[in-house]
Amino acid sequence: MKLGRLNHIGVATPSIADSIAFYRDVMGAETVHMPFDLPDQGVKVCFVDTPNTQIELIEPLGEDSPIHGFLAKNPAGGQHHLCYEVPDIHEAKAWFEAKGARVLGEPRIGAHGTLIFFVHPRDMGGVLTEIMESPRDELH
Ligand SMILES: CC[C@H](C(=O)O)C(=O)SCCNC(=O)CCNC(=O)[C@H](O)C(C)(C)COP(=O)(O)OP(=O)(O)OC[C@H]1O[C@@H](n2cnc3c(N)ncnc32)[C@H](O)[C@@H]1OP(=O)(O)O
Ligand SMILES: [Co+2]
Repeated sequence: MKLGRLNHIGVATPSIADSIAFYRDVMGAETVHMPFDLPDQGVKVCFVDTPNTQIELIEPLGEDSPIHGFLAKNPAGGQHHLCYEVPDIHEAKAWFEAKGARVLGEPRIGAHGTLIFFVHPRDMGGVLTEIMESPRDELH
């Protein structure tokens, strides 16, 4: 597997509204996309464009949100995960499994509408890592 583009940096927040104001007014973000809910993934999501990647703001959605634990430990929020693109999500899953890393669940549709999976932070140098199938229109 080849290390692909950094698609986004996931930032957990207790309030997407407050974080939007921060990225717009303090960080000077020019493009803040409309927030949307991903009930299957237990998060509300808002993408903030930077020149070379995106910030993915995530707020818990529902009782079973996977980020409740993170926010209990980090009440003000914080850097949550990194997401890299790959051309073939199934090949990438087999790659990480062959390396003995814990892939968390089966590939499922993520916030960009392509298949994603996560690899446990304990097997990734402490970094919760999301692997995302490159959007079809970006594959050359
Ligand atoms: C998919 C939609 C969208 C997209 O981009 O398409 C998203 O990115 S949604 C993002 C939210 N969804 C997820 O994060 C799903 C995958 N995450 C999980 O399954 C859990 O968060 C998990 C298993 C990584 C951790 O679960 P939990 O926090 O409940 O468990 P623990 O508290 O026991 O943590 C175990 C161990 O991991 C450390 N940890 C937890 N979260 C992180 C993190 N974000 N970054 C780094 N390390 C993390 C935690 O400190 C524990 O470490 P230990 O040494 O055992 O104390
Ligand atoms: Co993500």
